[in-house]
Amino acid sequence: MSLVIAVDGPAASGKGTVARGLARHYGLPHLDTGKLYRAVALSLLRWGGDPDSEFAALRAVHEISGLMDDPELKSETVGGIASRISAYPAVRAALLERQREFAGQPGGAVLDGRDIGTVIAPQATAKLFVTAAVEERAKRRHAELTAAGLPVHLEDVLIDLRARDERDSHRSAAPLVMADDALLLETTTMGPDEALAEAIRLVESRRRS
Ligand SMILES: Nc1ncnc2c1ncn2[C@@H]1O[C@H](COP(=O)(O)OP(=O)(O)OP(=O)(O)O)[C@@H](O)[C@H]1O
Ligand SMILES: Nc1ccn([C@@H]2O[C@H](COP(=O)(O)O)[C@@H](O)[C@H]2O)c(=O)n1
Repeated sequence: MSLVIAVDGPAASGKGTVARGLARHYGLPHLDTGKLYRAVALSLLRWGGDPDSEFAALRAVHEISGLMDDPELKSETVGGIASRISAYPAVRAALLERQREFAGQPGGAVLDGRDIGTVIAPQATAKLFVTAAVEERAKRRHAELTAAGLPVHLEDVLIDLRARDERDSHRSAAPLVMADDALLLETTTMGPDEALAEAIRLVESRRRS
């Protein structure tokens, strides 16, 4: 039987870590959909396109092959532009089908992002909304960037995450909202292992119901 797991939540909440752990646990393929938007942003940045132009961003969608594993995808600059261009309906529409196809694979899949439970896979078996206090998320992202050799100030990361939360939650196209039938996973005081164990418990509760 097919098992589709939708994992949504704000930036640096740990949803990717949870989603990868669930994919390993259930032997399912995983898609980090944020990478698609980051790849569009990186393509735009390298080509010198204007992030304020929906037309330019749409052009960049067609230039993302080869960028999906680029180390620069992780940078806060790219994340910030991704959050701006992801508000364009034309960009979202152009990326929709490949995400739906991934979710529709025989056997199922795990996808993480902002609109998986609401738009991409509203039929998902289990939907998790992973979150944590913004200060904790900033600490996690700061540690991650520093370890990756991309030094940043903690205060700047905090400002950036707040701006991204605001944009992602208040845009009109597929805003970040918890789906009505999603289960909340609040990880502020949980480590990655505890968060994954709780995620598995929540998925199992949905599979039984
Ligand atoms: N429960 C946790 N406790 C501490 N650190 C965590 C936890 N979960 C994830 N992390 C770490 O926090 C950082 C961000 O996690 P992750 O990439 O999973 O978040 P995300 O929500 O997918 O981020 P983004 O939306 O920006 O892609 C990573 O360095 C990860 O190892
Ligand atoms: N389903 C999604 C996934 C991501 N976005 C936007 O991309 C930005 C970067 O995503 P990360 O998960 O890698 O941080 C994010 O801020 C969103 O604006 C999206 O709109 N929908």
